[in-house]
Amino acid sequence: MATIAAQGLGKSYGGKPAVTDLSFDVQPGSVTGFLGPNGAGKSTTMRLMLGLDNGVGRTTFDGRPFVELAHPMRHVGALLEAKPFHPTRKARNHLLMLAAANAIPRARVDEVLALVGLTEVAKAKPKSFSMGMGQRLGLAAALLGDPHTLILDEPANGLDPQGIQWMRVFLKSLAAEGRSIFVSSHLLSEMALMADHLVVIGRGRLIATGPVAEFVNSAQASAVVVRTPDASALAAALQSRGAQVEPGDDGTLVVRGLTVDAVGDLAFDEGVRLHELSTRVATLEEAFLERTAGSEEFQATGGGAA
Ligand SMILES: Nc1ncnc2c1ncn2[C@@H]1O[C@H](COP(=O)(O)OP(=O)(O)OP(=O)(O)O)[C@@H](O)[C@H]1O
Repeated sequence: MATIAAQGLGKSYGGKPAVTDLSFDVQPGSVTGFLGPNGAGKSTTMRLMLGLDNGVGRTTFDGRPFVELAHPMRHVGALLEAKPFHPTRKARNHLLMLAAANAIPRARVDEVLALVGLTEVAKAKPKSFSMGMGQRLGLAAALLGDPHTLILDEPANGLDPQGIQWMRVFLKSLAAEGRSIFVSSHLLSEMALMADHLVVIGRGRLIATGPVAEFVNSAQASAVVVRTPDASALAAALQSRGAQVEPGDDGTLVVRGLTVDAVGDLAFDEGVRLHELSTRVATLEEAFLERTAGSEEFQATGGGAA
C-alpha cells in the first residue's frame, strides 16, 4: 500500500484553479520529488494534503486522512513555507512546547536539535536565525515525532552548498530507513541526486509521475547517438523499425524510439559498420523544461535561450 495516496485534489482561489484533479502516490523507502514551475500549485497541494486548506479531494496516510490520525506528529512531519515558530521563543523551548503538546518525550528535543545541527544555537531565538537555520529548525520540528512520512516544501531554501548536501544525505538516509519523503524543490540538479521518484505538475495538473530514470529517458533530449560510414542504410533500417532518426553533429545519427541495444543489434543484422554507439541521457533540467514548456504561470519576455 502507498504510504501517501492523494486522490482528486483540487482548489481554486477566487474562481481561478490552483490545483485540479490531482492524484498521485508516494511510496515508502523513497524520496519523491515534487516539481513544477512557479505558481504550479505545489504549496497548495501540500497544504491540501494536510487538510490545512479547504478544497476537494482526499489524501490518506497509511489509509487514513491526516485529521483522523490519533498522533499526527508521530505519523507525518511537515515543513511548509510559512515559518511556524515564534520569533522570540528560544529554539529549544519552541520544540519543548511542541513536544509537550504532542506527548513526545523531552529527550527527543535534544535529539532532533543534534540531528539538524542546531545544538549550539538551541538557546538562541529564531529571529536571530539565518533562513537556512530557520529551515533546520522547521525540519527539527517535523522530525520530533519520529514520523514515517515527511512532507517538505522547499526545505533547501536558504541553505548554503554544504547545507544542501547535508539535507540530501539526511533525507536519503531517512528514506533508506523505510520512510516516505515527499519534497518540493526548484533545485533540479539537487533533485536529480536525491529523488527516486517524481511527481511533476504544471498549472495545477499532473504532468508526470514515476521513477526519475523513466522521466529523463522519455525526454526528447535523451537519444542513442550512432556514427557510421553507412548512415543512409542504417537510417532507413532504423526508420523501418519505427525509430525517429535525425542527423546529429559530425555526421552522427540521433535515434529516438529504440534502445541502444536494439540499435546495435539492428546494425549488426544489416551488416552496417559502426564507429560509435552511445547514449545521451537528458538532464533532469532538460526533461523538466521540455515537459513543463507552456505550463509556466509566469513567463518573462527578457532572456530566453542563448
Ligand atoms: N492564498 C492565496 N490566495 C490567492 N491565490 C493563491 C493563494 N495561494 C496560492 N495562490 C495561487 O495559486 C497558484 C498556486 O500557488 P502555489 O503557491 O501553490 O504554487 P507553487 O507551485 O508552490 O509556487 P512556487 O514554486 O512559486 O512556490 C498560484 O497561481 C498562486 O498565485
